[in-house]
Amino acid sequence: MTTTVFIDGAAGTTGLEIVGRLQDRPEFALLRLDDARRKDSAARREALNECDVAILCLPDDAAREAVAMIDPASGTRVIDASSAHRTAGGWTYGFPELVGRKAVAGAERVSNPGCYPTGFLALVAPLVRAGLIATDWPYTVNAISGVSGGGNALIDRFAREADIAFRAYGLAGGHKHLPEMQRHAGLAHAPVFAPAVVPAYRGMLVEVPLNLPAMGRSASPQALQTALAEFYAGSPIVRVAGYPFEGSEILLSRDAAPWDGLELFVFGDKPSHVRLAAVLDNLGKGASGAAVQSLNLMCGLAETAGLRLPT
Ligand SMILES: NC(=O)C1=CN([C@@H]2O[C@H](COP(=O)(O)OP(=O)(O)OC[C@H]3O[C@@H](n4cnc5c(N)ncnc54)[C@H](OP(=O)(O)O)[C@@H]3O)[C@@H](O)[C@H]2O)C=CC1
Ligand SMILES: CC(=O)N[C@@H](CCC(=O)OP(=O)(O)O)C(=O)O
Repeated sequence: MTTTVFIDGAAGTTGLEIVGRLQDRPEFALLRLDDARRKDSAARREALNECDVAILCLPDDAAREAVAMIDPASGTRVIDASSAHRTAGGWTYGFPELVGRKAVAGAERVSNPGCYPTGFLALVAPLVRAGLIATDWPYTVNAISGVSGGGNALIDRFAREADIAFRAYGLAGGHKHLPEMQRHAGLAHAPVFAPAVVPAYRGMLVEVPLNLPAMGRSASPQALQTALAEFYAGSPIVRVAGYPFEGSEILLSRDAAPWDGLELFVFGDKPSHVRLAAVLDNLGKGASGAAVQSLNLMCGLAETAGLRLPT
């Protein structure tokens, strides 16, 4: 059976990468709107109600508007790549490794996780669930993204301002990813978040430094690595590096190829000095790859079908 998919926002950074992962797959037929009609409300409404699955790759307000255009009787299932519904009732958080593959497979409305929260939650949620780290601790998150993380607007800015080596942002606080990080890790406080952009097209490093005795915990860095490795055992997408880490310290490269995996690391030599780190492609497991993973599960297909993973 062929599933008809409409990508609303298919001309944008995330949308184009989803098109690239689906266009040669016979299980899917892509409903397309040409350039003249891609922002036309009537044309979008028709496509949103005609398709089997709508994938929204839009700014938050446009994503909310798209959901409102869908007649519940149409049977259209939705994957929303925006941050509009990530803590909303009635939506399944599209992180199959954390919420369960069955929950995503059976969902009508799936909210695709944010790029930074994907790294943060992959590290923190399993350790919180295991009781190895605290729920009531004020976590900090230091993170670096490639420019595509900010969509076309940021890609254009870096193209214009050739001298940017490191752009810190979110300096006033209140980043849109905080509620999602807090909610899905089950934390008492939103983390303190320090994001930055570097002049690479894609790629993301998310770090969570920990002082375990200060939070009343005593696990060794090795024990954290073992807990993460057990949690993700059998995942074809999430890999946990060995401890102690003996690989290269070059965690991101400037011209990385698209990649839908997620690699987790535990660094540090004692419980008072642990650095958890996640490396991913903001457009892969951080956006388009995750959307395709959820789409596969919703259609009863292998979760890695069409994903960019090393063979
Ligand atoms: N880039 C990333 O790494 C990630 C992005 N996301 C999320 O994905 C969503 C899309 O982001 P991204 O692809 O980066 O952004 P882009 O700006 O690159 O793309 C957004 C697309 O949506 C189109 N669009 C805007 N408003 C409307 C509308 N009313 N109707 C139809 N199309 C519209 C834009 O068209 P036009 O340019 O003509 O305005 C553009 O083609 C955002 O919500 C973002 O938060 C999630 C995770 C990671
Ligand atoms: C580099 C950069 O600007 N990144 C964006 C996050 C990516 C995004 O907009 O999408 P998601 O919220 O869906 O992950 C930001 O910090 O707002």
